[in-house]
Amino acid sequence: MDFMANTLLAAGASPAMAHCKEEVEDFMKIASALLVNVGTLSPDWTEGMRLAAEAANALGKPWVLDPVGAGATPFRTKAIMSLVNLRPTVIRGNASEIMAIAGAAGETKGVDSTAESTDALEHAKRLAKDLGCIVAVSGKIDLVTDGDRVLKVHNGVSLLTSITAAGCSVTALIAAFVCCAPHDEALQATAYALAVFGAAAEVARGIIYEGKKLGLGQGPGSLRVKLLDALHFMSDTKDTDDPWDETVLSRNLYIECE
Ligand SMILES: Nc1ncnc2c1ncn2[C@@H]1O[C@H](COP(=O)(O)OP(=O)(O)O)[C@@H](O)[C@H]1O
Ligand SMILES: Cc1ncsc1CCOP(=O)(O)O
Ligand SMILES: [Mg+2]
Repeated sequence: MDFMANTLLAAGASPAMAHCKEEVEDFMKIASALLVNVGTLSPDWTEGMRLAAEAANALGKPWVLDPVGAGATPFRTKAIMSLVNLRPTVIRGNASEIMAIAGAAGETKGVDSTAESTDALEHAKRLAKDLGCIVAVSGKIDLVTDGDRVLKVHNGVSLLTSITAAGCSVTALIAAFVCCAPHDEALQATAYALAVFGAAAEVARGIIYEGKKLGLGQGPGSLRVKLLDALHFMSDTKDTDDPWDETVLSRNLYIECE
């Protein structure tokens, strides 16, 4: 939750974390979008998530589901499937999670993926078509589909898999991007969120690498911090004298249409 909220703040959004079933509907009245992340699930939170999703639907506001750990336990999978049936605007998961939601039996080791994003593409397309939503499968290459079109996002660094909540945070960013985009451009907004997050990670890793050359060897902990810095400077480009601007803005967003 900490890293998700900080990612959103760094990108210029205004997060509010809430799970309590007594207040989620009121929060939805003031929110522009909803992110439902089932990370640390409990029966009470499950009820709060359902009420929040129903409120978003009733208000016509976009909502995004992160099916953390789908397939890991029957309790979790059942809770996730009830949320899926409420028809999120976007579902973003890793390959194992998307395959579990699509009913494709696979090995699971919890919240991390045991498969490549490309293994889940056909499942993601079918899921998107059946639900009428956008499905994003993250991994080395992120795949985003509405069932017909497929966008492939090539940004990102493998060190992201060594920090917890990287996936959660990119899903949060998707919610922020989707609510700023026209209703029929959720596919593109999702791909852009993944590309921007990946590009920020590339910048962060570059800075860590420079530090290493100077004898300041750094790993995942530094990536987490520098990633927030990179996102912040990417969103605040007004100060053109800032040396970060050049570094950050020199990153390309690699989005390929299939
Ligand atoms: N091997 C990789 N190379 C580059 N980027 C990656 C790699 N694996 C994951 N990512 C990026 O890390 C972020 C989190 O994705 P992922 O690890 O699939 O999610 P989760 O944390 O939910 O399992 C995404 O932005 C994704 O593009
Ligand atoms: C480790 C862990 N356990 C329950 S939720 C969670 C975080 C998962 O985050 P991500 O899917 O972004 O790695
Ligand atoms: Mg995840």
